[in-house]
Amino acid sequence: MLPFARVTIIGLGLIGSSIARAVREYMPSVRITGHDVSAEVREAARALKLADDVTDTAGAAVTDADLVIMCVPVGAMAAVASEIAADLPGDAIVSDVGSCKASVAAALTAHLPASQVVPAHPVAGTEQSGPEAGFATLFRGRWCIVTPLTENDEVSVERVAEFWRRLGADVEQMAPDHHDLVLAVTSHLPHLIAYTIVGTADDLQQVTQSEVIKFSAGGFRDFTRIAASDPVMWRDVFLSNKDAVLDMLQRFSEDLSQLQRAIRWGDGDALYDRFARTRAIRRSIVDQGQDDAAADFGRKHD
Ligand SMILES: NC(=O)c1ccc[n+]([C@@H]2O[C@H](COP(=O)([O-])OP(=O)(O)OC[C@H]3O[C@@H](n4cnc5c(N)ncnc54)[C@H](O)[C@@H]3O)[C@@H](O)[C@H]2O)c1
Ligand SMILES: O=C(O)C(=O)C[C@]1(C(=O)O)C=C[C@@H](O)C=C1
Repeated sequence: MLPFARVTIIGLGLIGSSIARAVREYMPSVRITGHDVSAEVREAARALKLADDVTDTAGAAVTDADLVIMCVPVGAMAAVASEIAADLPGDAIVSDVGSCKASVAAALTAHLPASQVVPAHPVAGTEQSGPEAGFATLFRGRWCIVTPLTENDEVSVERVAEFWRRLGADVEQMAPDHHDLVLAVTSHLPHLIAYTIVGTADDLQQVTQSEVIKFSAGGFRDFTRIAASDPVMWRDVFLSNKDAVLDMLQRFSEDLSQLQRAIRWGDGDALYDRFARTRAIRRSIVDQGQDDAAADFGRKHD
């Protein structure tokens, strides 16, 4: 049996439109309703036939939903929750896809105290945004971390987990705070580093007259992809997951200082040991079949 019959998606950008496409593909009998605050996005969503119905207000989108998924930037979750509160059916489950969980869970439960709020985070994405950027296979073979709250009943959590399994994701459960700490190092810090290094190189470009960009090879190009990610989304992630990110940034700065010291004092053994350790980590990830480039190619071409 399908976990939900009527799904409402609020925020029809990269993630919301990918969910809509995936629901169409893998659960075709489910009725999809969509809403986005942007009239331009709503028009695009209608043209792309992402949903059975695209409404002009958030309230109108939820009136007969049995699952509502918030796919807006994490800083907009509270505003959307307050907009839908009066129209949300009492038995509808509310979930979200935000990149950090503790602050979003607090915002959603504050505005929707009578509802089952079951937060989740598909650990899958790209540097693109908007309704045209989504694709149905985005979640296939990727983790979706469900972060249940103490007030959740088991059936609601299982229905949300089953929804993500149907979209092709592997589901794991974690406490919201633990999720935020893990993702601070595996996702948030890498983005902060990419934003920094590309900005630094661009500043340098004023001095070297375009050589930085012109001669940038593999490593720097990879950073530019990450640094092209959506500025609103990432501004909100860093403001919402402040403590965990600052904690990880402190550790990172200490490790960077150690490498700086090794370079200054010619300590080749320290450099070699660190690089050998990280090479082994990458190889073990590839051995486990988690090489993103290969996986992304597979998903987009099947
Ligand atoms: N991009 C990724 O790689 C990725 C991966 C996993 C999770 N996420 C999370 O998914 C969420 C959406 O990210 P995205 O990449 O789809 O962004 P996006 O910019 O592509 O889409 C967000 C959409 O939300 C709409 N929106 C903003 N405020 C709104 C409001 N008040 N009411 C209704 N609609 C509103 C915007 O108009 C936009 O269309 C974020 O919370 C992000 O943290 C992103
Ligand atoms: O592949 C990318 O472009 C991503 O940045 C995806 C990525 C990640 O860091 O892994 C980004 C943010 C999300 O919350 C989940 C996934």
